Amino acid sequence: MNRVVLIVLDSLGIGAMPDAENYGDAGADTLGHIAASKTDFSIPNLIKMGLGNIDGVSNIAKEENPAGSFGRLGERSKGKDTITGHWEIAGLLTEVPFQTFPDGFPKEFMKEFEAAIGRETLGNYAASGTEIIEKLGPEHEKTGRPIIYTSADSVFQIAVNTAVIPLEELYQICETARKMLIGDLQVGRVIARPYILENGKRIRTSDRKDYAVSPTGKTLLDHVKDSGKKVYAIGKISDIFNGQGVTTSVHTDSNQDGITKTIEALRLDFSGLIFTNLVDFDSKYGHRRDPIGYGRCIEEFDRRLPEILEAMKEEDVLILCADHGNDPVHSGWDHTREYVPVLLYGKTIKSGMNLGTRKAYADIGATIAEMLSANPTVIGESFFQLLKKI
Ligand SMILES: O=P(O)(O)O[C@H]1O[C@H](CO)[C@@H](O)[C@H]1O
Ligand SMILES: [Mn+2]
Ligand SMILES: [Mn+2]
Repeated sequence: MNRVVLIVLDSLGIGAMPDAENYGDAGADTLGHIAASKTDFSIPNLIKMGLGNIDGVSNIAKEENPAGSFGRLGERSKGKDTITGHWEIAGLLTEVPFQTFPDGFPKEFMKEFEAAIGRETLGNYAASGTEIIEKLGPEHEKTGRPIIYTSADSVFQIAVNTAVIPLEELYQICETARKMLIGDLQVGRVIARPYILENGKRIRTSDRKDYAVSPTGKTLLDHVKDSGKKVYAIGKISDIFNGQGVTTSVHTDSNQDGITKTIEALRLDFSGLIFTNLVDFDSKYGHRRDPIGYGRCIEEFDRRLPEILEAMKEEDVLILCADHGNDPVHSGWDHTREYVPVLLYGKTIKSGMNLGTRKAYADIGATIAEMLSANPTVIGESFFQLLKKI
């Protein structure tokens, strides 16, 4: 097989995992609760692929003859953040969860950090990104002190108004933080969160940038690259893998842009992996606890699915999945520990195959490695044989 296009619908979980209670997430069901909240929810193309036929999926119609093959995947890693989810999809297990700082970062560290960047800071607690910039924005804009916040994820986030601190300086501040947050303070990601002030409202821009740690071992991306093929990363993917194993990286500013750039990549002629992350589901709706907006965002994706299928070449295989849940009706504003869906479509693989419930997100990476004849991933069991046409 020549090429796989893997699209991560960021945070589109399909129901709580058996251990969800340990994460405070019992009863979570991102897709099921969205479908129940949005009475006119309409996703005919995803239904045609077999989304409603997946084990445990609720409130989505079943298709008699699904065009795709489908399954449900549990997460073997300990965690529910984007990095852990994506690394596992790419065949890497995270056994020790990334360190979180629910009460903020230690005072001594903050002092050293402030000295290093030559500015005092504000915040340093767990918060919703859109709320904290409204709350601390006025003081930040008056004093030039960057806003620091974290969440239930392992993140050190730095929000600034780019009219006060230029984007380039924000990125430098993030690089300083990334270098300093090591050892006991190692976070999964430092994230630049630039915003602008427009008509009295603070709006985050698409110049967000994630500074992740490098993967702890080789991933699917390395194996595909090492086999001489292309790894075409779209959206946050390159940041999530800290560029490791990526041969081309394309920035996006929205889901729509991510879909357009995926279609553009499909039209090019090359072998390898197109790996796209669509983050709006998570950042614009899941964390904002907006089930109707989330539902609309899935509908927008659904409307463009035929365009993606049309752009695929004869031998291309499309795989849709997610990296964790983010149930917009669950308490709080963070991710939820959930199963994720996998949908596969292509002329060279079987349709209508129910892969059942599988133990690891990593089965996706293992399958893709086999499809592309690359070296096998560290963990994960390939289900390619089940999909092979006789
Ligand atoms: O509330 P906002 O700023 O969107 O932040 C969310 O996005 C972060 C990274 O994806 C998560 O850790 C969560 O804090
Ligand atoms: Mn995510
Ligand atoms: Mn998130």
